[in-house]
Amino acid sequence: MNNNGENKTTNEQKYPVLSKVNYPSDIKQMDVAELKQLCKDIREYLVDTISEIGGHFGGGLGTVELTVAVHKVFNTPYDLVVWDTGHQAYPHKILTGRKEALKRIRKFGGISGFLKRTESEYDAFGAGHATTSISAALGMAVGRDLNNESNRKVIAIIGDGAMTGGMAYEAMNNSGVLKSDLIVVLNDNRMSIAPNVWQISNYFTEMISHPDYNKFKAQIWDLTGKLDAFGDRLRKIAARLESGIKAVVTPGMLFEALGFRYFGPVNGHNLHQLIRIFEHVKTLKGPILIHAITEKGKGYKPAEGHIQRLHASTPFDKLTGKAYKKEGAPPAYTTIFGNALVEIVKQNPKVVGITGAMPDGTGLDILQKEFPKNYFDVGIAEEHAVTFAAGLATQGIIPVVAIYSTFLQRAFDQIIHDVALQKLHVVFVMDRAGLVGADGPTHHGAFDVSYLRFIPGMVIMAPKDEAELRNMLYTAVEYKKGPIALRYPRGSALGVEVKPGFEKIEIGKAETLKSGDDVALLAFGSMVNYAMIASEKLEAQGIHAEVINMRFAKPLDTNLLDDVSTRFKKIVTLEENSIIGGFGSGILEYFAEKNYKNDLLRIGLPDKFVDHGTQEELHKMLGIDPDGIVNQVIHFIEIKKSKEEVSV
Ligand SMILES: Cc1ncc(C[n+]2csc(CCOP(=O)(O)OP(=O)(O)O)c2C)c(N)n1
Ligand SMILES: CC(=O)[C@@H](O)[C@H](O)COP(=O)(O)O
Ligand SMILES: [Mg+2]
Repeated sequence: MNNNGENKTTNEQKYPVLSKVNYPSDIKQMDVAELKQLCKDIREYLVDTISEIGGHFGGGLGTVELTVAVHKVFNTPYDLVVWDTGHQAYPHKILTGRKEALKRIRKFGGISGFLKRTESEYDAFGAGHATTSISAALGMAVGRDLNNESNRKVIAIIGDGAMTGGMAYEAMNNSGVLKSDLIVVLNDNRMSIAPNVWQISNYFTEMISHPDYNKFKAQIWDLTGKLDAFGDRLRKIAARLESGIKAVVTPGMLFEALGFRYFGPVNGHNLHQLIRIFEHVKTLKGPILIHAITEKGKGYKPAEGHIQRLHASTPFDKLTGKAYKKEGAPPAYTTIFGNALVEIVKQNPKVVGITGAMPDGTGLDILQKEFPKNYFDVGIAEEHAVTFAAGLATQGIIPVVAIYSTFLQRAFDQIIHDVALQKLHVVFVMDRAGLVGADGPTHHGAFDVSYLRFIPGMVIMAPKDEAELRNMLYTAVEYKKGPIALRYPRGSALGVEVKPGFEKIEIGKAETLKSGDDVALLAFGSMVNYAMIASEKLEAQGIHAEVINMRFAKPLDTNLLDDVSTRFKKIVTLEENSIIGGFGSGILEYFAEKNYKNDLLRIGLPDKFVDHGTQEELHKMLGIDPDGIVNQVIHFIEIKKSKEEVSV
């Protein structure tokens, strides 16, 4: 692209300043006017690129000035910048050698949608899950101190949504105690993916709109500015005055109490002010918090008017901001779940839904609209969500905790200690179970069967299609004996007929979908459909595979397994979870306990982190799409056959 004269000219016209910028070193000498044009160019480039390929979007539009100011003032990558979550760091990628690569962000073989240490030396810390930045940055700051590199700055940039997670407060508390030099930038756009549920936001609003505060602030800033000209002594007096007043009334009192020096609120789109404040805090000691007020989706009208500020999107029309629709696709599992829950709540008002800041992602937005009192968004606080649910369960409420498989990892101990140990009836609904596609390894739901399976009393189900999903949800809500979980993948369901009403499924009961006598395919959840397709293909090659929809990873249908073990020498397990500790491992353990001597092949996710790409590309790459399954099964049968022949 850059070698092409015509495109180069177009780029220079379209993005006059950005076309000259590839690395932070290119902006060091620029004045504010030029940097402002750079910000305009970055926004334009983001809209042009992401409207074509899709990706995270609104957050990045809001961090453009912050990113430019940080790279202008700080000496990156020597100074360490830690972005929380990472979806808002596209401008950072553009300024750190990945401008062209942005055109393949989140694509198979392209750059990651999040920060990744192996991708760039400018990515000081990898993430994808929220609320990691202050802890990681504090660790870096303390590491720097231990290494005696006192001139290295550490900056964490965290969104207000991420500030609803408890770890932010654990980290701030610890920062206050350790007193290492650390700069935290709070990027406050009052938005998570949905409007943020951060109580502290209300406190800010109250404080900031207090007339006394505004009077004080105007006077202090005015005074501090004037005193700049008079050197150190007067500036120190002003600083003392400032902290005196802060002790009386400022929005930052909360942070000050945790040991941070608070600056703000500042306009996070005012480059001049940001650069000035970063230059200033660079010289200060101890934990600093800069409170920047920004707008998610800033500068792109359709995003500014959008309910979620276009947090993320599939490719969209640049003029309207409307995503291009895939015509004729069956509804997503998420929607099936959301609607089914509403039907269940209609029948039983004791059922409630809980989300950790993902109302739309989980489908609970449907419940929110229909039954707002039965709906709880607790913020990005999965640990709290689970223990909150445990508390509700003690009172006879039936909580349905809808959390993506990957984010439920956050609440591991809460599931064991607060729910399972007390046999509390909490329903865990894990959307995005299996490979999620473009978000990659931070977001793949690769481990939930493994991390839930060994918990005593836990029931784990996975539906083969949307009709079964509805019945499993109903079964889970009616179960009452303790924790029960169901998982299903990201994306469209299969488009099967969905009958009105619900049917209970017997706990631990599998169903045989197709008979065969050469090999048994024991499939779990999303892999049932693939197993059926693979079995047809095997049939065409003269191999008769029996296909069983196992439905439960725990408890296993042991009667069926006993029968299968007698009828088949070769048995294949299929799941979209790590084969380590997953559903197949459960069967392996059962066969070992029973001393069954069948040959078992476990097909599933490998014991490694899987990169990003479409779900189809990743399935193919791993050999777990129907063709891959056919190959694996044939290979398995052949190997076993030839071994048998040798031993005969
Ligand atoms: C532990 C965890 N839970 C949920 C999410 C899903 N998620 C991604 S971004 C986001 C909102 C983040 O809001 P904020 O930090 O304010 O950033 P903004 O998008 O507003 O810039 C959420 C809930 C996540 N990444 N990590
Ligand atoms: C950054 C983040 O964690 C979310 O924005 C996530 O990318 C959403 O993924 P879904 O599109 O699967 O809801
Ligand atoms: Mg936000």
